[in-house]
Amino acid sequence: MINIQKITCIGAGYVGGPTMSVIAQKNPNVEVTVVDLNQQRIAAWNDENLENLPVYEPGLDAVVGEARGRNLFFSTDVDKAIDEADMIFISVNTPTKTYGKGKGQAADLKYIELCARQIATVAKSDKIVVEKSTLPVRTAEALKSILDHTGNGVNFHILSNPEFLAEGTAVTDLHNPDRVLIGGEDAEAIEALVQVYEAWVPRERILTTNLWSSELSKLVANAFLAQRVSSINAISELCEVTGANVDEVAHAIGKDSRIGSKFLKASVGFGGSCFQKDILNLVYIARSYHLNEVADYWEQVILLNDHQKTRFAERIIKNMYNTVNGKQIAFLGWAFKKDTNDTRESAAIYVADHLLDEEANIIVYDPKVSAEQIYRDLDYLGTRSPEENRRLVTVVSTADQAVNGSHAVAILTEWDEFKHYDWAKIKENMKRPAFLFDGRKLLHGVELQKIGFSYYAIGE
Ligand SMILES: NC(=O)C1=CN([C@@H]2O[C@H](COP(=O)(O)OP(=O)(O)OC[C@H]3O[C@@H](n4cnc5c(N)ncnc54)[C@H](O)[C@@H]3O)[C@@H](O)[C@H]2O)C=CC1
Ligand SMILES: O=C(O)[C@H]1O[C@H](OP(=O)(O)OP(=O)(O)OC[C@H]2O[C@@H](n3ccc(=O)[nH]c3=O)[C@H](O)[C@@H]2O)[C@H](O)[C@@H](O)[C@@H]1O
Repeated sequence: MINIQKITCIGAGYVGGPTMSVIAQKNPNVEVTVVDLNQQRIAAWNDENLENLPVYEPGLDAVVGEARGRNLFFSTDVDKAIDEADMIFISVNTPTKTYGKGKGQAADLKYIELCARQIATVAKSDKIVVEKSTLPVRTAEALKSILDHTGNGVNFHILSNPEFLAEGTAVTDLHNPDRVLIGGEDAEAIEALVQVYEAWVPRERILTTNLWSSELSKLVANAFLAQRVSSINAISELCEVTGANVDEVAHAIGKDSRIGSKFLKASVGFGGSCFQKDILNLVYIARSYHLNEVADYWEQVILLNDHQKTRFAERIIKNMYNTVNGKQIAFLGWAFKKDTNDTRESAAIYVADHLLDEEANIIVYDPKVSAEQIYRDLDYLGTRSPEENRRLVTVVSTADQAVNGSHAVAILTEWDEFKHYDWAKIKENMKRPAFLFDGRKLLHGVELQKIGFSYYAIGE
């Protein structure tokens, strides 16, 4: 039996940080070290003030507070951590390729390969290498090839252990997962990882499969989830023209236990670092095997999502008399969903970009996202100069500052606090007619109309 005493995780991001914190919390006898090349990120993980952790997740501060310094460590010394570990998780980013073959679709595996090469160079004793990052099916083959060609006599076992946590609920998802998935070929290595999870996850929820099923299941899980959002979003457009209400439709169909009620909330479009990236990757893989119908089918999930973001922006423009030039539009929310400071692929970025093309003035308030991040997101698109983005977009630290004097309010993220605002008072301080575009169908339309808002929600 392989007894795991030291775990290293390469990559201290949204997955590596929370996942390893919980593993350390639940396995006090295992020493867990999370390493990253990004010194600033590691410094933030080590910050005495737990409010400054680089990832905002409800409950994470308590977990880190319990384990850090006891058996949880954050460091930039990657070589030392590799050398000492029995088990190494690779949890680095795997973004969509922005160059060369597969540009715009395939996963960029350069960070994964760098990790494999570093492990191969540094390791002097046998290691279990765990793919935690989301990877194309059959990546373990490439990893194995790199690791096995070191010639230093070290044995490597590769496991696939994809992560299913969602941001904003990472700690509860990790504490109470629907399932943990472990793919591998070597029974002893699989059992070693099962034992780490068995410290808190019931055995029947730990699924073991072959490597390829595990790698592929992760892409498929995200594709199915995103497909549900695109399906209900497609119906939201139909609701808007027929007088049906998308929440009522979602409720009615969700009562069918074969369909289920979760993940049927219509929105301005899904965001986040993974749905789009993973579906694009799935599409790329299908096409590379010449499965064009399969590829087209899944690609439609992305096309519909792009359409949803575009049509939300266009609905704003159309209802504001076909021009937003010089008008002040308050954005409530910038994060891709509530309870996270993550803005990757957030619908807000694309809606803003569309409105800025029409010379709108946007004032953004998000409870957790910094002004620097918002400007970085817009600058990254490269649509206009950084100076122009700063001229047209203002970021403020209270909702009042955003809405006062605005022509319109647009809700982009479903933060709970927006539900509890005094909307009658907000309307008093806005220009007339006061427009409210609810991209999350978060508020009570009838009440807002009574207050006097011109209220438009996704799907009604
Ligand atoms: N964000 C999420 O909610 C989820 C993400 N995933 C997957 O997990 C993986 C990681 O995602 P995130 O944590 O969101 O990414 P992230 O970008 O937040 O973190 C990745 C970290 O890896 C570090 N890194 C890259 N190369 C390195 C190297 N050679 N040595 C040391 N550090 C290195 C980067 O500096 C960065 O801090 C991706 O494959 C993603 O698809 C899976 C489930 C959920
Ligand atoms: O691989 C990943 O990165 C993760 O991707 C998603 O998690 P995440 O992106 O953090 O958040 P979700 O709750 O899935 O939301 C994704 C997007 O869909 C939107 N959404 C979600 C649900 C819904 O009913 N409607 C809807 O518009 C959200 O607002 C958000 O923009 C999956 O839920 C996780 O299981 C997975 O591990």
